[in-house]
Order: sequence, then structure tokens, then C-alpha cells
Amino acid sequence: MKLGIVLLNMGGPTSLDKVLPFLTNLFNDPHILGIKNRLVQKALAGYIISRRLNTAISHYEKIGGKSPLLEHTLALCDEVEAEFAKLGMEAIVLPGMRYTEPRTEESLAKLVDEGCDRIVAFSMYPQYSVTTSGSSLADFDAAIKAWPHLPVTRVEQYPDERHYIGAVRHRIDESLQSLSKPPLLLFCAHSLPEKLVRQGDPYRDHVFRTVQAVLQYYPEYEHEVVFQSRATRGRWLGPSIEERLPELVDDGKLNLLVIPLSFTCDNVETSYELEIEHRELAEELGVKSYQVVQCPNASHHFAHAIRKMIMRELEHE
Ligand SMILES: C=CC1=C(C)c2cc3[nH]c(cc4nc(cc5[nH]c(cc1n2)c(C)c5CCC(=O)O)C(CCC(=O)O)=C4C)c(C)c3C=C
Ligand SMILES: [Fe+2]
Ligand SMILES: [Fe+2]
Repeated sequence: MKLGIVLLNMGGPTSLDKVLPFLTNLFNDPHILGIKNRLVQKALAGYIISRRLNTAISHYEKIGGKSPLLEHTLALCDEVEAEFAKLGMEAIVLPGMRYTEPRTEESLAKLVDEGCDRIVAFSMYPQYSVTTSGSSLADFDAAIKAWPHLPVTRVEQYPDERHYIGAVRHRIDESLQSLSKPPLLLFCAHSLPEKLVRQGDPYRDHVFRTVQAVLQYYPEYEHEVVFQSRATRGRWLGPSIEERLPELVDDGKLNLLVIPLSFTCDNVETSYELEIEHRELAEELGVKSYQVVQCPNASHHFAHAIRKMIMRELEHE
């Protein structure tokens, strides 16, 4: 068996002139705005992008002119291949991005060319949401139709899978070692419109499953759960990190360890929003220690977790 694995994610601009096509693809994805009428969807996407473009460009500018997402993912692909090689198994691992290159369709064609005889779709979002995993998996399902004979295995969600939680724990422990005082664990998840949760999106429940699974290992620490990155009007999951930070400072919580929850690789939401924007706010408010935990990225713990989850699915088939 020669496995062809695609790590499904949204992608991110790899240069400043790619911010506009990235946002255009994102806001025209029917899974993101959830509007059925194509004309209304296109008009609203155009309006949101026109208001957002310059700010988004300035965020990418401040983190070196591109998203770090693809580089982390490519390094992880190598690590996952090495993990399978340890078992004597041949696997080719490629990113499958939703809004930027390499797109899922293109990576699948490469895997087929390389002679892979089983395809694995692995979601890089631990918590399932229609807007993220749902969209990437639908994109994958559409692309794989070109090769109807190929067997497919899917890993769609793993909010409290123990190897994934293990990879997160290693990152938290790395940060804790460098701190002199025990911090408050500030779990930070990407927000989502509340309307989607009311319609049955499991994302919020999955976020709390991840929090509970991680907390088992840190019973002596205080913790809080906040949300980041509200992107459109209307009610989104809260409290937001911006509204909660001043209250935490008022309560005397001045040592914070921020744990990003919704991403497996660092991206503009962690490298700019958490590392720069919210750090500035925290420091202005008088927070003494503000540290952001790295995402699992290309750590061998996460590569190992990915191999474990894929092997478990393969054994069930
Ligand atoms: C209605 C808009 C959006 C929803 C819903 C949404 C959900 C959502 N997104 C992520 C993960 C990521 N989002 C990223 C960037 C990003 N997301 C939106 C909009 C929505 N996201 C925008 C407009 C952007 C661009 C950046 C910005 O302007 O803020 C990224 C980063 C990619 C990168 O370039 O590095 C990630 C990752 C999750 C997990 C989620 C819901 C669960
Ligand atoms: Fe997003
Ligand atoms: Fe954001």
C-alpha cells in the first residue's frame, strides 16, 4: 500500500499581493457566509472585502509579508512521512489548501501521479465546524470524484483525541518551563457566528471538549476560555479576548499563558493577533507576563499524533 495523505487547511497568502485573492476565495465560499443566493453572496463578499483588505494587508505586513501557515504545514508533511517510514510504510504527505495554493485538487493529482493507491483526507482543524473542516472536506469530496476507484480514509475531527492533546501539552509545558510564576491558562479559540451554533454546528462543544481534555493535566492552574477574531456583524461566540482582558486585570490576573485552540499550525491569527495586537493591549492594561503557546506545527509529537489517528482509521476499515 502506498498512502497519499492530504492535510486539509484553509491556506494563507504567501505574499501581500495574494491577500486579495485569499479573501475573495474565503468570502465567496458558501460555507463561510452561509448565504444561498449567489448574487447576494457575491455582493456581500465584495462589500466585506473592500472594508477589510487594507487592514488584513497591514496584519500580514507586520508578520513578514505572508502567512506562516504553509511553511509550517510543509515541514509537518516531511515529519509525517518520516513517522510512516519508521513503520516501514510508504506515504506521501501534501498540504490541501482551500483558498490558496497548493489546492486540494492539485495535491490529489500529484499523489495519484506518484502511484498512491489509498488517499487519506486529514483535517487540520481539531474541532469540527461547517465553516472550516466542513468546507475543506466538501472541497476534497468534489476533487476526489476525478478518481472514483481510489479508496479514501478520513480523519475529520479529534477535539479530545489523546495523542493530539499530548502534542498540545508538550507545547504548553515548553512555555511553562520558561515562566517563573504559575500563569492563568487563557484558552483562546477562534470565534464563530452564534447562529451557526444554534443551527447545530458542533464547534463550540468541541472547543470545550479540547479545554477539558487539556485541563486534566493541569488541575492546579486557574483557567479561562475566550474567543478571538470576530469577522462579520451579528453575535459571535464570546467572551472575546479583547473584552475579557481588562476584567482579568481588574481581578489581579497579571500572568497569562495564552493557549490557541483552534489551529494546529501558527498563522496570522496567532502570529499577529495574539502575538502582537492582543499583547499590546495586555501590556497597556498592566499585564506583567503574557506568553503565547506555539501551535503543534511540525513537532514530532503532532506528526506522531497524525500517524496514530490515521492508523486507527485504517485499522477500522
Ligand atoms: C465569516 C468569516 C469567518 C469565519 C466564520 C471564520 C471561521 C474560522 N476561521 C478559522 C481559522 C482561520 N481563519 C483565518 C483567517 C481569516 N478568517 C476570516 C474569516 C472567518 N473565519 C478572515 C477574514 C481571515 C483573514 C485574516 C483576517 O482578516 O483576520 C486563518 C489564518 C490564515 C492565514 O492567513 O494565516 C485561520 C487559520 C477557524 C478555526 C474558524 C472557525 C472555527
Ligand atoms: Fe477565519
Ligand atoms: Fe483574524
